[in-house]
Amino acid sequence: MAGDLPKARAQRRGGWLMRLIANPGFQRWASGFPLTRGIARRDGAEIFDIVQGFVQSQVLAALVELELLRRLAEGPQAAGGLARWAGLAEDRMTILLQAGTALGLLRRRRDGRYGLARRGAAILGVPGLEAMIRHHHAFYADMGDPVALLRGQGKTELARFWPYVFGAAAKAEPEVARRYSDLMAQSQALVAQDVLRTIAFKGLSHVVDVGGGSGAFLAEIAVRYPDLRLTLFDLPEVIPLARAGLAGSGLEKRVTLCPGSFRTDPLPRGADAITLIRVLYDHDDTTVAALLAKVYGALPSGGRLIVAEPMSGGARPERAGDVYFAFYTMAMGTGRARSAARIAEMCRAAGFEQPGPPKAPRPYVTSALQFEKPE
Ligand SMILES: CC(C)=CCC/C(C)=C/CC/C(C)=C/C=C/C(C)=C/C=C/C=C(C)/C=C/C=C(C)/C=C/C=C(C)/C=C/CC(C)(C)O
Ligand SMILES: C[S@@+](CC[C@H](N)C(=O)[O-])C[C@H]1O[C@@H](n2cnc3c(N)ncnc32)[C@H](O)[C@@H]1O
Repeated sequence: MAGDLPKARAQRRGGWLMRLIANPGFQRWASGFPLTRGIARRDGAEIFDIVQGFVQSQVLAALVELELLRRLAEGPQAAGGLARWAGLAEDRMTILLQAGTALGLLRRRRDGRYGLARRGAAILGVPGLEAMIRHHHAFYADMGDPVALLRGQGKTELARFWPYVFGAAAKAEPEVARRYSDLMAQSQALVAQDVLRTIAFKGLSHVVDVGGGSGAFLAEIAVRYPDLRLTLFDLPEVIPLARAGLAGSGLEKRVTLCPGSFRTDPLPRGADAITLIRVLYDHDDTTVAALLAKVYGALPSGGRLIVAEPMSGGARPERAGDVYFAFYTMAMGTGRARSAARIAEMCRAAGFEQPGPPKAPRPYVTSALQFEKPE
């Protein structure tokens, strides 16, 4: 109780300060006073960046959609030539190129031609990133009315998107299904890199990847750990994608493909580690609790569970997990971005112990957690 007094005083002081900062007269004064001017300008610029965030990402979408980054990778070009190539008026193309330059993706040369800047070039090298940016049209439509999204009003585009890709489109439009399952596979390569950088699979003999998709994660593990036995478990309709993904990699015999649903079927036994890569955040708490209990049952004592996906910062919200992935999973309507603490709590409830802290070299790609079934 005594500790509550300073807290209440701090809260009152905080409230008073925030009211002062929200006062236009104070803002005018602070923007001119030498000791506060810098903070006021920085805050203004950062607020403006949040205000215009959607325009920035749509500029990037146009650069990708028009394949301008790829075109400029061949060398610097003049706005006129690019405009003719893309079928735009030259003045509009110049606006786009200037915007790309202002965002640090392009570089304007002294002779007035435009080329790639380092970050523009880096985008081309990130597996699946252009496809990811293209597929944002569905997410963008859902973010068009964020309050309706928060209220859960109406069917969202993203709720239709993935089930359509792996369901109806797989039969009616195999090209659409292939393009987006490629997207998942390509983006999985980044996730696999970060998991392998942070978690050692040394000493393990058999890993089962539950919800392993097209097998890109197991393919990465296979290269680093040539003696490891590997099993991929996923829905029956996804297994052909995994078979196609592994075809020609020389891993067809090494990876056992196991069709089934973790909702209704038993998980493969005999592994000393089970991985759940970008699986939990697709599902609600009830499904996750049941899945974790199944994983626990399938592992021997001392067996390991590895969970990797983008996570909320929990008590310390962070941009990737608490903005992008929180709204993405909300728009999908089936899951949620959880914090490492929440996932750990759910794993402990299933019986696991958590030997190590979460690892996240790039939280916008993934965070990784490791748990152990007690001896
Ligand atoms: C040699 C000299 C002189 C200089 C060199 C200078 C130098 C060191 C330059 C370094 C340049 C460099 C190598 C840069 C590298 C940049 C990289 C690797 C950037 C990576 C960026 C990755 C991003 C932005 C990833 C974004 C991922 C997203 C948006 C993923 C979304 C995933 C979704 C929506 C998943 C959905 C799945 C579902 C359906 C929810 O289950
Ligand atoms: C977001 S994807 C992740 C795929 C892969 N692990 C990755 O990181 O790219 C989720 C995966 O879980 C699989 N999945 C969803 N529900 C499942 C279920 N009931 N049983 C087995 N797998 C399931 C999906 O088919 C999909 O491959």
